[in-house]
Amino acid sequence: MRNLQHVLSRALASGVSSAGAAPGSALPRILGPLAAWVPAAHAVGARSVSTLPNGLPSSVTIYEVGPRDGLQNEKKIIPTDVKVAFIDKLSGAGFKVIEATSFVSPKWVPQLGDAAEVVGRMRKAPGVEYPVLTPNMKGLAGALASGCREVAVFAAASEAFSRKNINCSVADSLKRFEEVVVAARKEGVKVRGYVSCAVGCPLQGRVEPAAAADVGAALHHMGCYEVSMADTIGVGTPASMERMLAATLAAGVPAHRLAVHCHDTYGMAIANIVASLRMGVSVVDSSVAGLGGCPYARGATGNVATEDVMYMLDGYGISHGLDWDAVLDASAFISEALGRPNGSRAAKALLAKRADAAAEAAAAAEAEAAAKEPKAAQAA
Ligand SMILES: CC(C)(COP(=O)([O-])OP(=O)([O-])OC[C@H]1O[C@@H](n2cnc3c(N)ncnc32)[C@H](O)[C@@H]1OP(=O)([O-])[O-])[C@@H](O)C(=O)NCCC(=O)NCCSC(=O)C[C@@](C)(O)CC(=O)[O-]
Repeated sequence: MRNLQHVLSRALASGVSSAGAAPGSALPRILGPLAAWVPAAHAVGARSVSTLPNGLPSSVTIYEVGPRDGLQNEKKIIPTDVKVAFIDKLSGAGFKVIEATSFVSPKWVPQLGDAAEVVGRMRKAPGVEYPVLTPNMKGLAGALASGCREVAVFAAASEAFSRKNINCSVADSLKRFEEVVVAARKEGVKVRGYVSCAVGCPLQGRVEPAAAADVGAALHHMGCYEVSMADTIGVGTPASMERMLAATLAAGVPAHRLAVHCHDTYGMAIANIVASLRMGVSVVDSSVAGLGGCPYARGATGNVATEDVMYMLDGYGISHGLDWDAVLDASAFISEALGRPNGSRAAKALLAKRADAAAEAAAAAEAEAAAKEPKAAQAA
């Protein structure tokens, strides 16, 4: 597939188009639908993403889900103050999008029962969007009353997961979401769509690429500005992600309208993201400190850690616009507040380095002060 993409990229880059092809040529017909696979320059909302010589996007938007996906499964109720402080720290780190909370039933997710308070108290930094999850019209009403300007609906590619998570069939959920999307857009509010269990389900097992693609296409066509394909329990591999994304692209969702949402249960998340970037995706969901999990899958780990994604992007020279120090501060803060080790390997390594550098600087400052002391005493 990568070779095919490369050939198509070159063909498109060298100007093969419906205008430039020989009369009667089959190329435009063939290239038209396949062009969606090609990571050539494309628009993401208002911004345009160009491509590096290696076929990867030159910049990636990290969609931070820590305050919502990361915290929704915590056993202990996290104080609202901690949630607000966490979001405020993230707001200063350069994120363009921070998913803040969910307006879902507190009977189903008690951990986020303080959604209105969180949204009311958090700092809204200019240029940052703070989407919230809304499973139905009641959720949308709460979000709008709190002043939210972006919401997200979440369907599943698995029937069993849909019933367990939102208490209705996939078809019924899509009807419900369409109502939410129409009403939100009428208010000028952007709606994102999620497809959970896009490559595997904790209850049903294997999920066919076509099932994920159909739900993704339904969300796209009902007006979601972006559809995030989620490996909810982290069972995907680059091969299964590629198959799922190829099916979704073929179903009519263009690459610039797609995001990926990977959990890291089997340690494949970074590889899965790289595979997705190669297919033209340039929006990646992640959670600072690798927060999160899935209540329906024993042993499932959190979202891919934002810091691990940043480290990978830096390695490729792909810009992400985030401030490492500020992200590490937020990461250390929330790990300490939750009383658990940091779930990001990159953050662990970099925080240890930072602590060593701080200790060295403190020791050097102490030595310098001690060296000055006798002179000061002599002078006196
Ligand atoms: C969809 C429902 C509401 C259906 O739940 P239901 O029980 O079928 O709904 P209902 O309409 O019968 O309402 C039951 C009660 O909840 C109330 N209620 C109803 N809706 C709301 C609301 N919006 N806000 C506040 N309250 C609400 C409603 O008023 C009623 O209260 P009562 O009359 O009993 O006092 C429920 O199943 C639910 O809230 N589910 C949310 C589950 C959830 O948040 N899961 C995690 C997010 S999805 C996810 O993590 C995947 C994702 C996105 O991260 C990607 C990935 O990794 O895969």
